[in-house]
Amino acid sequence: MSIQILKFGGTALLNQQRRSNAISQVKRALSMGITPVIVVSAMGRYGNPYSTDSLVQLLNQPSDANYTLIASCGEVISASLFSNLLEQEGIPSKCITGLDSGVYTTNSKTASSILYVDPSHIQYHIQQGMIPVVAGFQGSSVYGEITTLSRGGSDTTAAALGHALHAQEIILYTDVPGIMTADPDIVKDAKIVTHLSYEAALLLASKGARVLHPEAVNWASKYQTPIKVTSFDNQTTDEGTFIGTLTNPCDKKITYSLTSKPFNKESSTVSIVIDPLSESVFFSNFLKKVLHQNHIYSLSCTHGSIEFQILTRLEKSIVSFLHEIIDKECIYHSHQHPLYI
Ligand SMILES: Nc1ncnc2c1ncn2[C@@H]1O[C@H](COP(=O)(O)OP(=O)(O)O)[C@@H](O)[C@H]1O
Ligand SMILES: N[C@@H](CC(=O)OP(=O)(O)O)C(=O)O
Repeated sequence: MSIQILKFGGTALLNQQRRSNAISQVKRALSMGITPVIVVSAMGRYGNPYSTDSLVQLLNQPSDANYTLIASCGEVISASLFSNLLEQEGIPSKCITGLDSGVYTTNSKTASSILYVDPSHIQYHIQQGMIPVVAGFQGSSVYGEITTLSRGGSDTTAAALGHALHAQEIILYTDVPGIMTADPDIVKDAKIVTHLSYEAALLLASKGARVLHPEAVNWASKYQTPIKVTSFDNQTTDEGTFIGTLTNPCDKKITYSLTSKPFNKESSTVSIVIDPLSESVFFSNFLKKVLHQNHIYSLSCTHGSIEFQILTRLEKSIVSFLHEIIDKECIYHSHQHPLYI
């Protein structure tokens, strides 16, 4: 049996049109003889009624227990609605919460970590001919209490289930075409990165790119399960970013992506992540030269990333500026060196 984990993020479930796109993606998998296991996030973002942020804002100075319970509700609503949509299309399905998904976590209430997954309950429903729709971002403590993962943790649920069910692939459906050379919210002409090694994806996610959770990369890399990050409206799964073991030399093209995250109250860390499996030494030396010519001096330069610490109010403009100069140099050199993207 060929299992694919299809994870739909909050952005991919934002409205009726997107939810119907998501149902089409499930049908596409079924038509290819794949057994899909669905993982859903809470629908939408702050302001949308059932999003995680909207739900937690209902409480005033909540205790950990109250925060966890309300934070878990968005995914439960989503799982039940998604399962109902499948049933309306004549696709038998079973919605599953963190209490019965077999996802066991630590008990740190607001940001638990997955310890292990017992896939037997999900497997039982698959054997009964049901499509499991699992509420992401949650699990159960060993005492049987509901727990929630760190924010963005539905990616981790998807990857941990992928690992436990020996899935052939984990597909993360979101509102961008894939992992880009920078957050497209900041850099409008950011380009798609077609291939990334687990190492680079982990670096990028840990250094702030919210499109992917670092823990998800860790789970996927345990059995080398490939991850695809793609848009909810892509027609085929060929589009998007492939994260996995790079075997084809063409996949090892020089790959970079810019990201940033808060360092303290006033400052942020901006990172240029360069895939350590591509021609990274050559590229980072070249980048350092270009940055130097532009009077930009890095804070630290480690294997796979160059970092700067800057005032938070300058974050977006610095990311845009760095992207512009790196992109310009890459385009210029791509005519001379086939490894440039
Ligand atoms: N390098 C990047 N490539 C693509 N998207 C990025 C990147 N860095 C940050 N993002 C942001 O991540 C968002 C998708 O992640 P998220 O909001 O968690 O979506 P979802 O709800 O689908 O999980 C995009 O809308 C984009 O603004
Ligand atoms: N709903 C949770 C979990 C999650 O992963 O959401 P999303 O897939 O939309 O980033 C959050 O907002 O943190």
